[in-house]
Amino acid sequence: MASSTLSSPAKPCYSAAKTPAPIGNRLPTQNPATTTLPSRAAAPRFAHGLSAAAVRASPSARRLRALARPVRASQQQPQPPPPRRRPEYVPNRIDDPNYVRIFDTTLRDGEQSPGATMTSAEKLVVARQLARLGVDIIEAGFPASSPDDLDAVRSIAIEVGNAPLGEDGHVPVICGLSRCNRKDIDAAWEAVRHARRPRIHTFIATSEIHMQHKLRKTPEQVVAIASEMVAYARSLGCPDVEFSPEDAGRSNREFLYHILEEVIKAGATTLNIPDTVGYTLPYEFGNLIADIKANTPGIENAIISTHCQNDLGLATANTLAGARAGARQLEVTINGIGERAGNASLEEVVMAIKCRGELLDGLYTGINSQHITLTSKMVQEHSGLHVQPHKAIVGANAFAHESGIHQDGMLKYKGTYEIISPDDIGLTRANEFGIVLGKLSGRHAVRSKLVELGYEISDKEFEDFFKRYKEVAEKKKRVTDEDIEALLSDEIFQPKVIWSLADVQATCGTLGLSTATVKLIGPDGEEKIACSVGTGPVDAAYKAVDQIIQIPTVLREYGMTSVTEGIDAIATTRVVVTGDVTNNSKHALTGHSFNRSFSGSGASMDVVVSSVRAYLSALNKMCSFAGAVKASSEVSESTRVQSKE
Ligand SMILES: CC(=O)SCCNC(=O)CCNC(=O)[C@H](O)C(C)(C)COP(=O)(O)OP(=O)(O)OC[C@H]1O[C@@H](n2cnc3c(N)ncnc32)[C@H](O)[C@@H]1OP(=O)(O)O
Ligand SMILES: CC(C)C(=O)C(=O)O
Ligand SMILES: [Mg+2]
Repeated sequence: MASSTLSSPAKPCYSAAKTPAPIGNRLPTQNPATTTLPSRAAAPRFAHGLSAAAVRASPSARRLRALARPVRASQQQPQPPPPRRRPEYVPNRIDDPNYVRIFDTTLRDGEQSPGATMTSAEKLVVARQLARLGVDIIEAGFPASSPDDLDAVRSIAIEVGNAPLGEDGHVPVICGLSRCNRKDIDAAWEAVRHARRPRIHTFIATSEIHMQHKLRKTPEQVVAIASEMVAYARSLGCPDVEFSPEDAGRSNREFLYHILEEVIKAGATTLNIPDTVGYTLPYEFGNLIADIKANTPGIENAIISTHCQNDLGLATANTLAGARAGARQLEVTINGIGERAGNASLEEVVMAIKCRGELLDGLYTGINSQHITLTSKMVQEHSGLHVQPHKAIVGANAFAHESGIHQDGMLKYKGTYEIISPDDIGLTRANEFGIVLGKLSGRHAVRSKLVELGYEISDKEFEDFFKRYKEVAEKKKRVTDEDIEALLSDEIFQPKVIWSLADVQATCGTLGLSTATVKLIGPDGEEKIACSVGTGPVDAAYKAVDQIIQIPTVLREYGMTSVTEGIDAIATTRVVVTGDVTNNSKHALTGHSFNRSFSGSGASMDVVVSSVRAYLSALNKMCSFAGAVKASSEVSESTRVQSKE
């Protein structure tokens, strides 16, 4: 087959830099909050009482949003370096010494994770996706383990093993696992032989502990079985046979050199070195691969492979150490699923090579990393094994930034806290900077969120808002856009404060009337407290407010919505009140006098607090209006008196 173009070349990641110069694939960027927006002095102010929607739709808000766009463009990722080609597939040889094959065993070792069994249809879907991802070899199952698995591997061999699904036209090798016995090898061959590039993978344990206690065989017997079975697999017509000395990590070195030499003679094309129980440390595993490379006769006629389990959490590190020491096939699984603590994860290994390839002797893979996110999600879905939020590369938090200092850094230059561009793994973030607002966010991030939502407020307003923001964020896990809008309306778009809420305490339940105590701060700065009973805690609180303010009021409308989901959602309340004749207005057309109504809104995670805020907001509007009416009638009265004189 002709060599094909890879879409995921080496060196795509953000490298460390002292200054934000164009390094790696990070471009220097600007801070939208400080560089492209109009100066704060020139920034438009919102008229009190305008609804948030009205403000957002205003020309100034639209202009701010438009201004934000070029900033985003300037933070876009630079073009990747020119693509490299995947070397033509020859089982026991790779023509480019820097190319490392990715052997995916999600459908075999991954499926050995407790509870991860997939149906044949699911395995086929995942296999297609692995082909799109660009893996070199798909280990599709263990055909002797059940007729179903044989069928699944056969379907994958027939379909995925013959169709160039990857963007570079590459068709993956389809592999089946077998013990070192004829029955297993026959089943594996029956399943994979339909593929354009079939491979049989056979294994037998070589550690003292396994040979003695599990196989109950002598080392000599194990060597004889291994070489006989490799030769048998080749004799079936399979040109590509992989051999694994199971538990190599705990096997005697000399014995390993010996058995590997024998299986090479018998026709093995790939020698996989499993750290079956995840026991080795990275330097040990690297030395193991280097020693095998240096001491196994005939090793130049085979590819050395790694297969690292994750019992000590070292699978990825061990795999990379193996690659550095000369392994040119790496066995991995999507999301690192696999027996017990799992296997080395494909996304970690591939992205480490992509990011740090130059420190790994210029290694590169044929993986199109832009399919990583989708593949990870698909495997989570079908295996039922969901990755933890902080899982490297594919965890929900892997590209999210919650603390203020990090968010500030991200806004100024993404390379400060990200070594990989999310685009590079096909991740589209709701927020371009990966900013998740929470209690650890600082002013830069919160202000930038306001700009993103179309709001530019004065420094004083922002400080008031930020205080409220922190109070809410203390109690909520995540502060959403809707929360921000609700807080903005509550904090910024309020009428002139005449009465403000200091405290409210309510009790309610089935045992009796609800009671509420309210403490307000009046126009003179004095605190006033009142208690009341009511049909519910809100009614009781409103009556307590009425006792303090003492202006005749009728509550016309009351509505509450929860703007976010969950028990810690913010509740927004909207009320409409009317007062007495002092609030009468004249209709502009008819001249008739009508009783004016005043609306108010409030937001809080506590429904009673939210309700009292809304009520006070409406009452403050009414008081301001009444004050204005009174002032204007006093002016006309004095004018009348003066003109009389
Ligand atoms: C490290 C790994 O990931 S190895 C792969 C693990 N995967 C699986 O086990 C796949 C699912 N397994 C199965 O479906 C079943 O175990 C089967 C079909 C493979 C075998 O089932 P059974 O024939 O009932 O045997 P069982 O699993 O109980 O025991 C394994 C036998 O294979 C032998 N055996 C184990 N490994 C090997 C090997 N690599 N080569 C030859 N024989 C082996 C054991 O010594 C034992 O033999 P014994 O019966 O003479 O004592
Ligand atoms: C079958 C072998 C390669 C294996 O999965 C292991 O040793 O972990
Ligand atoms: Mg394994």
